[in-house]
Amino acid sequence: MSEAIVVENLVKKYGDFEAVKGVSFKVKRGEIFAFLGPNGAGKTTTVHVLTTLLKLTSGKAIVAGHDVVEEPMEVRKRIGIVFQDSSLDRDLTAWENMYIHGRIYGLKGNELREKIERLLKFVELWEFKDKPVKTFSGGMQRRLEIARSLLHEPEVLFLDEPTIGLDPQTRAHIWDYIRAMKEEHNMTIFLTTHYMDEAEMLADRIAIIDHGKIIAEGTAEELKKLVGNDVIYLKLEAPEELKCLEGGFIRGCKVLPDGRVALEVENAAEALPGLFELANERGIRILEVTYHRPTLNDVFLHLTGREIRDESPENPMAAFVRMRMRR
Ligand SMILES: Nc1ncnc2c1ncn2[C@@H]1O[C@H](COP(=O)(O)OP(=O)(O)OP(=O)(O)O)[C@@H](O)[C@H]1O
Repeated sequence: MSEAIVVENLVKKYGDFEAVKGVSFKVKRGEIFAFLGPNGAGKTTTVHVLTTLLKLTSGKAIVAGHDVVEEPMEVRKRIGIVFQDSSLDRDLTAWENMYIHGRIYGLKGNELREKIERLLKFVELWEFKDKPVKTFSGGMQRRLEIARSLLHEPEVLFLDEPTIGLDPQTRAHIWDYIRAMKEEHNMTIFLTTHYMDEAEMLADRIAIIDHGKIIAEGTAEELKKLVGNDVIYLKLEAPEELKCLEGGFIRGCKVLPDGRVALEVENAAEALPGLFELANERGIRILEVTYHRPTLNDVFLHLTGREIRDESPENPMAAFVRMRMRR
């Protein structure tokens, strides 16, 4: 089977409240698939259903070839999970956390020791293996959780907000590990995030979720196409000569109140050389060029009329406060 996850019409209610309202999607083997949405959209609830921690209300979910309701143990053997909140034992060392997890999954002896060494080296924690987890930074803990989740070589790895509250440098490190897991082990990765850059940098495909529903799905490029074209802004010496710039690749143009000319093109980077050539031929002097490509934030805004972000990695304090409040 080429699909690692198949979800059909999944509904999850908490009492009368429908947190997930009939979502359907498929994730191919070896793919990184991101659930992108604001807080409270239903991302964690979906992960908990797919990892058999919560029972679905209706619908169907197959993970690694097994039904989450009918064969939860088969699913559990084949998946790894990194939760939003740490599930490490803070009083134990990194090595001990790994060892206990490995034993739970039936690993032992040299095989287990070798795996622990390889994985702790993979996340660059080998030199800290004998230190208690309570002395680790947030980023080190997240790296240890990733290493731990890989011990039993899962087919599908679930990462719930893998970089929430981490500084930009640590986030970039974690993105590298996630890419390496896909490339070196052809692992299927399902991640949730409310960071648009994270979805864009990592995911082969993205489902945007809002109020328990998937409102759009596709590659980052496909999603951005929903918003429209790239826009190039030009400051010309003589803006009235704008009409001279209506070349074949220009899909629309207008003069902005500040005098700049806004040109719509399919791909700004590709259009720029042609644009300079055209201006040169017509003797038009371009004083300044900037361009804007639609972002996933523009896509969310376009679809919902709201901004996705309530916090950014540049403002980790907001994330920290939210994590504390969840406890
Ligand atoms: N145990 C629960 N009982 C009642 N309502 C819940 C419960 N857990 C979550 N909810 C509600 O379900 C909705 C979806 O929550 P969920 O945690 O899945 O969202 P999310 O997209 O993962 O956001 P976050 O990243 O903040 O967790 C929210 O409105 C939340 O308040």
